[in-house]
Amino acid sequence: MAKANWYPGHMVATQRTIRELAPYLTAFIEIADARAPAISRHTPMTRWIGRAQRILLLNKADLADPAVTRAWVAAYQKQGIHAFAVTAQDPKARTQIESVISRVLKPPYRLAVVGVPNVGKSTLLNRMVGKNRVATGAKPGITRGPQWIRLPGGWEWLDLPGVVTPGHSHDWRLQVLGIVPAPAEERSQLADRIWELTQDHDNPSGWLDWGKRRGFLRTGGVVDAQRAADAVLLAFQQGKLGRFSLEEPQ
Ligand SMILES: Nc1nc2c(ncn2[C@@H]2O[C@H](COP(=O)(O)OP(=O)(O)OP(=O)(O)O)[C@@H](O)[C@H]2O)c(=O)[nH]1
Repeated sequence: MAKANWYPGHMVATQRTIRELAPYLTAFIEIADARAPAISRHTPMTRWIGRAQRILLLNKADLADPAVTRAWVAAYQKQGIHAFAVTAQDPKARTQIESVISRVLKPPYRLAVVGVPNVGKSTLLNRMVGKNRVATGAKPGITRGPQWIRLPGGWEWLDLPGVVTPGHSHDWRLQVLGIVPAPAEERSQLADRIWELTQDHDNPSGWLDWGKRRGFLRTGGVVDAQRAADAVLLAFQQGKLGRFSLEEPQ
């Protein structure tokens, strides 16, 4: 995705782009993280999209609790939002998404992918365009420069910059999901939360032993808490600790 910026000027520019694009587009394809589908949406952006058509894709469904994701999809559908759970990393996602789009919308399909950083916009675009033309990465804001991608059959995809809701940027869930950077001094606390959620309520610091067993040690055989905490965060982000949702519909 195009590089995410954090300053207000960028927000204004994105807002202007979205408003200018809206009449030309068939729909916005809004991507959220299935593990936290409300907080990972960009609230101002949902307003900028306004009355333009939108399809909300809850991506990384492979990492979320399937029952909770079903509840989210049902809750959004009930609000009249076309919401679907997807796993952009799965090769079958392309057929699934094309079928969803053609069920909801009429051609021509001029679509812009929008969403906060790291929710899988580039992965999804790559899946849809069939070639690795958009750089992806685990760090928020990895790619630069918006671009149109035109495909046979009248499909046009636009890659827009990642944006984030500044008001939520300290939310631990966004940090755990890699949507905003986790400050170094808070990573042990985040590891505690992850451990409590995924492994052991009675011993939230159990990740220190886990890290020790994995060889994250300092001189003298003491566990390197910083490296162990980083490893826990990464393991959670990659689904290695299991499938968990961080938010449930009200
Ligand atoms: N498990 C899983 N991982 C995914 C999925 N989609 C994307 N990812 C991973 O999530 C990370 C971020 O994906 P990107 O496609 O770079 O996300 P983005 O929204 O374009 O990110 P920005 O460039 O920061 O805006 C990468 O490590 C992807 O491999 C998915 O459906 N499942």
